[in-house]
Amino acid sequence: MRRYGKHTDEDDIRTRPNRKGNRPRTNIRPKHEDAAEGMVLTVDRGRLTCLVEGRTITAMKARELGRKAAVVGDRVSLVGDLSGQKDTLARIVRIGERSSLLRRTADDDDPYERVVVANADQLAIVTALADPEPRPRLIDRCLVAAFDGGLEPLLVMTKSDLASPDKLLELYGDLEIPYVVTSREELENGDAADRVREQLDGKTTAFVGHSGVGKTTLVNALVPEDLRRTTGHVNAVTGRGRHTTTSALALPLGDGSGWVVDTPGVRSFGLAHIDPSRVINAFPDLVPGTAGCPRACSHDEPDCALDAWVAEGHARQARLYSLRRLLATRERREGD
Ligand SMILES: Nc1nc2c(ncn2[C@@H]2O[C@H](COP(=O)(O)OP(=O)(O)OP(=O)(O)O)[C@@H](O)[C@H]2O)c(=O)[nH]1
Ligand SMILES: [Zn+2]
Repeated sequence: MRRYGKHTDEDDIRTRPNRKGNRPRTNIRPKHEDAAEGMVLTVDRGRLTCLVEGRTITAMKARELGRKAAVVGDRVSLVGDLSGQKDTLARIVRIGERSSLLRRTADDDDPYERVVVANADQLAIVTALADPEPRPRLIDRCLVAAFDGGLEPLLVMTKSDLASPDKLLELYGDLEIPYVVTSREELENGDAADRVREQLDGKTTAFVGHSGVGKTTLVNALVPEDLRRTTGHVNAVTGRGRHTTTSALALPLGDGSGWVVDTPGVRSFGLAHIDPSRVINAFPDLVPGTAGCPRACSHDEPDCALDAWVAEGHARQARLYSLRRLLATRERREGD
């Protein structure tokens, strides 16, 4: 699996200069060597629900972690009361290295970055074929966030009973992204869940989408009944009731076959934090062609070497067009 390089370890590598030249202590014991390992399932106003040895427990971040936030999907080390009993609180003392990180900003001018999910293998971008209308630029933005964060994208197109997927499939064909199309009928007879589940096996998949596309309906069809995100009742995992869709929530697929992470519906997917040089990595067929590019080439400028490389037949024109379309979504436009 790809390691997520740039932003994960900032907090770990900061070391204090040893100004006085003291000799290093010899018998340094790892701190909290008796800590238990867990996974963050959801976060609610500073309280983190974690899965530890099959129990769900409530925890807070230890002060020693400083500003580094633990997010849904994080692998963490916990100490303190790990019983999971009512009114007990454990402490998270360590956040493990992340294999991926899905991030967004509310919009492009908003410097405040929201980490959505850590350690997901896959990003399922859910879009309705109608009601609400598909928004290709929002899909493109989610794709860029997936490529930037080290997640494999999956397109899920819902409500095919209302409109055909042909136009969207044409738009995304050249990106060669796996996709699933589902309808109301297939939701009801179980085919939708089966087909989507095939794409989720053994993976952690974060689901994102505009409000109303049918994301929660689908996630509920995927996970065991007693663990579903509920709107009216108290959730068995988190103990939370209604009005709780402000945070992502990790749910097991059953039989240890993977995890789904439901995220709140988004209106926009800001990309202020994206490093454009990472988007090209999602196009391995084009990467060799960038050898002749000027330094810090945006790959969307006159001197870019990719035009000539593609003209020579090393890769398909449509792929270069797709790359540039994605790079262009980083610029904000009306309606994003
Ligand atoms: N016709 C049709 N309607 C669907 C389908 N899937 C979901 N719906 C309906 O679409 C509406 C929205 O579904 P939700 O699952 O609540 O959508 P969501 O994406 O979770 O929306 P938020 O909770 O706002 O994020 C509901 O009325 C569903 O019954 C489908 O395949 N076909
Ligand atoms: Zn270039």
